[in-house]
Amino acid sequence: MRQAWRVADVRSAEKALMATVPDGTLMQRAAAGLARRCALLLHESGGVYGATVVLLVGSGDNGGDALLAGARLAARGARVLAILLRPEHVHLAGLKTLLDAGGRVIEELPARADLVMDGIVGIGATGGLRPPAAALVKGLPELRGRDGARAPVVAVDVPSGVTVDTGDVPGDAVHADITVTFGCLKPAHVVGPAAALAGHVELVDIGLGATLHAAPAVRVPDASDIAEWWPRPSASSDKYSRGVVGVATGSAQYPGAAVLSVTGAQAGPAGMVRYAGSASREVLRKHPSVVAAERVADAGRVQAWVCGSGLGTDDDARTELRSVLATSLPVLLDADALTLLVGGQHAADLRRDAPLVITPHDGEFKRLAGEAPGPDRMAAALKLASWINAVVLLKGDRTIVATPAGEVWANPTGSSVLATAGSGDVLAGLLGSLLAAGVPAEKAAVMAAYVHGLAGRRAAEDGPVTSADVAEALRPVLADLL
Ligand SMILES: NC(=O)C1=CN([C@@H]2O[C@H](COP(=O)(O)OP(=O)(O)OC[C@H]3O[C@@H](n4cnc5c(N)ncnc54)[C@H](OP(=O)(O)O)[C@@H]3O)[C@@H](O)[C@H]2O)[C@@H](O)CC1
Ligand SMILES: Nc1ncnc2c1ncn2[C@@H]1O[C@H](COP(=O)(O)OP(=O)(O)O)[C@@H](O)[C@H]1O
Repeated sequence: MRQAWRVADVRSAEKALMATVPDGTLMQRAAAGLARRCALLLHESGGVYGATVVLLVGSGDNGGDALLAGARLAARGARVLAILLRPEHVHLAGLKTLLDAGGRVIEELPARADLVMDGIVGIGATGGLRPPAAALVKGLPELRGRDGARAPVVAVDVPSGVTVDTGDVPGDAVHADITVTFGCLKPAHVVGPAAALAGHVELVDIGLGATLHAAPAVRVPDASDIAEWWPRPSASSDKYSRGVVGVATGSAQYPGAAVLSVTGAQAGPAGMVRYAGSASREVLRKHPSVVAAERVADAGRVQAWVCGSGLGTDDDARTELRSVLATSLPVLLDADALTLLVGGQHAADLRRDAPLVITPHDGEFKRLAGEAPGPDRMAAALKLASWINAVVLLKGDRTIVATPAGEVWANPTGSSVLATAGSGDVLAGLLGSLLAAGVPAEKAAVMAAYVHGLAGRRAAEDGPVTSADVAEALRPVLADLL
């Protein structure tokens, strides 16, 4: 599991650490790690000696890091050229070190470069990039190196132009190949559109762990977490003890939603899937092991319900939703169930003690919360989670899971191939199966998003992806993971 901290917490930890080490120590540690990573990258295109390295240098310590790292590369024979965005505010010690090592200051992007270091702005950034910086950044994709390839961009701490605490990207921003960050990850490395701009993120240890005691702003699961948390049957398990998931999805009009959500549920750890709804024929044709009924009330015992995808919004659908919410079981609501909630008729039902998970996309979120998630998706998801006392899985490229207790997770496995009709139904089924198997709601949401994302990637290996392909890919992905 990785974790990311907010700027204010990073600042306090940095301050506490600085009080224990000589002046400049942290910047030197940062610069050493940064230079090391840049040197490795330069080796791919012919080595450090003779390489042209361009530094984009802003007015804070982020620019200072770039200057100090540039000096180390200059000392190893690189031709290091620094563009100072505000020469009157440059990090003076850093500039002197660079010049002493043989680096030079230039006014605009050169004709060729083998590596660009983005030290325009780091965790001290406010607002979008200012026009001079934005203009520079626009020219980066054109830069070619000695091997004719596009010059790789290494961002110092964060790609400039992103909002560090939220992962929002309000305007022009650097698109990095690698981001070398210091001490700990920040939210922009793992959530929102900023995460995609950070490229491969590498963490340089500067000793911050000793003073960083605040709770992380966001956690990111990895494969070993999912494998550790995934329920496995034991020798004494039977189909009931593994959990029975009830799936109340689909309708005569949308039978496919039922098939997709049941396929998602079948891939999960529960021992049995019960289907309640009017698409039993289609469900049973695909999954003979499913036990089907017309209504939730007649479905028999289950340990968790999935309700919503393709259910419709008529009176029958309303009845089914009410039946599901009236149980004392964990419930996952998606799609039409969320639309039905918005009318307010079910607000009272929502005050339930048993766990509730909702899985809105942005449109559903807006209808539920009364406003779009906006630029701070973590804060938006947290607010809704606390308001309705549910785990909120806010879908997107970096799907977010937020809990009423104030914890946030970001899913790292998303893939835009998942943006295909019905893939959310598959996710809902899988998540429901985890709930039925007794996994706590927060973990179930994190695990389902992770595996669903991997399934999208796996399916894409064979060409264009439909949601049925995502559902089919769940089992091979789990076979690799577990
Ligand atoms: N944390 C740690 O442990 C360590 C941190 N370290 C490093 O320090 C970095 C933080 O340095 P920092 O505090 O000096 O802030 P930083 O981001 O360089 O610049 C802020 C200045 O930029 C400007 N500016 C603001 N917004 C802007 C915009 N949108 N577009 C353009 N310009 C903008 C504004 O200055 P102005 O131009 O207004 O005078 C503002 O004052 C951190 O990211 C890491 O690299 C490591 O060295 C060691 C350990
Ligand atoms: N651009 C994107 N990048 C990555 N994942 C995406 C993107 N757009 C959507 N997704 C994912 O695709 C799925 C779509 O779900 P949803 O919108 O409910 O579709 P449907 O209702 O058709 O099943 C979600 O898991 C979401 O996180």
